[in-house]
Amino acid sequence: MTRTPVNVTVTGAAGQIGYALLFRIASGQLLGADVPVRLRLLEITPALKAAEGTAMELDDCAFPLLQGIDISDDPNVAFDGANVALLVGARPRTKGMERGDLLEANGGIFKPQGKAINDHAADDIKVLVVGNPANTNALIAQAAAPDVPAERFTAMTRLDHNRALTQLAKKTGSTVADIKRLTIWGNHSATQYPDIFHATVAGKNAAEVVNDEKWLAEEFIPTVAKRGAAIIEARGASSAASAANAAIDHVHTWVNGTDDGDWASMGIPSDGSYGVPEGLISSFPVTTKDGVYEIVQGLEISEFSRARIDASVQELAEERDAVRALGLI
Ligand SMILES: NC(=O)c1ccc[n+]([C@@H]2O[C@H](COP(=O)([O-])OP(=O)(O)OC[C@H]3O[C@@H](n4cnc5c(N)ncnc54)[C@H](O)[C@@H]3O)[C@@H](O)[C@H]2O)c1
Ligand SMILES: O=C(O)C[C@H](O)C(=O)O
Repeated sequence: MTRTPVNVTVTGAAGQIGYALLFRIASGQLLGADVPVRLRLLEITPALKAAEGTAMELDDCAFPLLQGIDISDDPNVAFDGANVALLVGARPRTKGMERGDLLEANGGIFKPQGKAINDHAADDIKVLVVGNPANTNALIAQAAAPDVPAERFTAMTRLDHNRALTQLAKKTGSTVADIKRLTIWGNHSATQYPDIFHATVAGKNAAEVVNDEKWLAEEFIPTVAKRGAAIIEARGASSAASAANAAIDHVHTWVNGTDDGDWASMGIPSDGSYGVPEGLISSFPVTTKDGVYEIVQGLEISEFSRARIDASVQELAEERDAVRALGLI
């Protein structure tokens, strides 16, 4: 039986994450080994030629699942009929740029893209925002798309989740496959809170296995939260392959479901759970099934965790207030 291809729009397609992402989507790793895809690449006009070069290489891979590639500098074209949208392209922070300037510059990208998604995407559109500041960019895009259910706009904290898995595995002498139910709460920023109190290592409570609050507070949390900056320092460029890998994981989990007894972290519009103000796009523990995610409910939040979740949520509220003051939402 031939399936209708799924339209996957990728913005910033000529950038470094784009280069690490597109070949994996085309090979079936995003949606499944039996799901044909059509790629829609969005780039700014000066980068169209580079995007064409990447498309030539995609052609040269002869991926059996790749049913076509369209390239455009017009969001209305690139999001037309999109079923999945990966918003990667963003305005990076440059020297001397204040946070407000960064939010404003990104508003100029994510507001029109949200509107184009609203007007042209398929009814089942699922959006992942990777471009930083990812949570607030997702909020801007979502606010510009009133006809799309708000929960379809998500922000990427899966890279933080994956980073935390590896740090915990190293500390406990286990493998990442032994670890379940880890959570990233809050913003994809240095205020994020990687929480191991509900996690398990080979079936045992992770915090009890670690039994070292000093390591947790002074090593684990800062290492995970500042890993993006450490990669930039080491590579001279921000994470690309690991970011692309996390984007694949995020969408694959959303579409294909979480494993029994496990959950994932996703930046999603809050429904007020765990005291996170409704509407903020904040990271939560989620289970997914049949393309729908649900926040894991009923977790006990200790004082240690509460203070850290609140601090990150406070930062998200400040970002929301800043973009509101700029008229972006
Ligand atoms: N959420 C995360 O975990 C995470 C991790 C790593 C990187 N990031 C962020 O992802 C973003 C992309 O990173 P990168 O390394 O690929 O950057 P990059 O600079 O290599 O590529 C960005 C691309 O986006 C394009 N672009 C800019 N404005 C655009 C627009 N309006 N429409 C379409 N394309 C546009 C640029 O031309 C460029 O090709 C950055 O904001 C980075 O900070 C997020
Ligand atoms: O691009 C960055 O600022 C860092 C990135 O978000 C990361 O977590 O690697």
